[in-house]
Amino acid sequence: MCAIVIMGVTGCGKSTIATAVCQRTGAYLIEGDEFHPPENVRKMSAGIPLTDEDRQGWLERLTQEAADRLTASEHVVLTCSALKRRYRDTLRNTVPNLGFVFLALTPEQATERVAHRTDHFMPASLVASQFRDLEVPDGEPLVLAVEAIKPVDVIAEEVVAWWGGLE
Ligand SMILES: Nc1ncnc2c1ncn2[C@@H]1O[C@H](COP(=O)(O)OP(=O)(O)O)[C@@H](O)[C@H]1O
Ligand SMILES: O=C(O)[C@H](O)[C@@H](O)[C@H](O)[C@H](O)COP(=O)(O)O
Repeated sequence: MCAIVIMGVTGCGKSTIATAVCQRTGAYLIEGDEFHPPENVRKMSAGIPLTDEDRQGWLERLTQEAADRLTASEHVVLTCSALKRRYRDTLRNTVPNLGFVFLALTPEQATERVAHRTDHFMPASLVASQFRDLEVPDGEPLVLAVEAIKPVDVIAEEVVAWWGGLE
């Protein structure tokens, strides 16, 4: 399995864990936030949740980027909230055997993290809508669920071991 997605609500640690996994594995990092069109970033910055329609083009661009990178036979780690089953299926349909690491935490924990982050457009007021949209990936194939409040190194090692075991 050459690609995994680090998924979950805003503030769960996607970028942090993906970076740590890439440092350990040499995998190529695709940062999902960088593929939002400016309108999406404007909406989120203004505290307006994205709709399915807002996310469609973003997911398509991300999926294409992952597929393109894999053509060069690189190992890829993708950060993407991938909150709903259908979003994950959009990714799976183009990237076969795609693994998902779900970083689980409570709304309170996510709010605390987002409120303290200074270098990001996402306001803490959007945490509630992220949890409303979240469909937990229970029972889906190739999913590792991890407690997002564990130390970064511990989570990263767990992910690397799980990923390595699948190949
Ligand atoms: N396992 C962790 N333990 C403690 N703090 C963390 C952990 N993972 C992430 N953080 C911190 O939480 C905040 C949100 O993490 P980030 O990686 O930006 O999340 P996301 O990409 O999912 O929005 C950052 O300030 C980050 O340093
Ligand atoms: O689908 C969405 O509503 C967005 O992708 C959202 O889930 C994502 O969380 C933001 O882009 C903020 O970025 P962070 O998750 O990195 O805070």
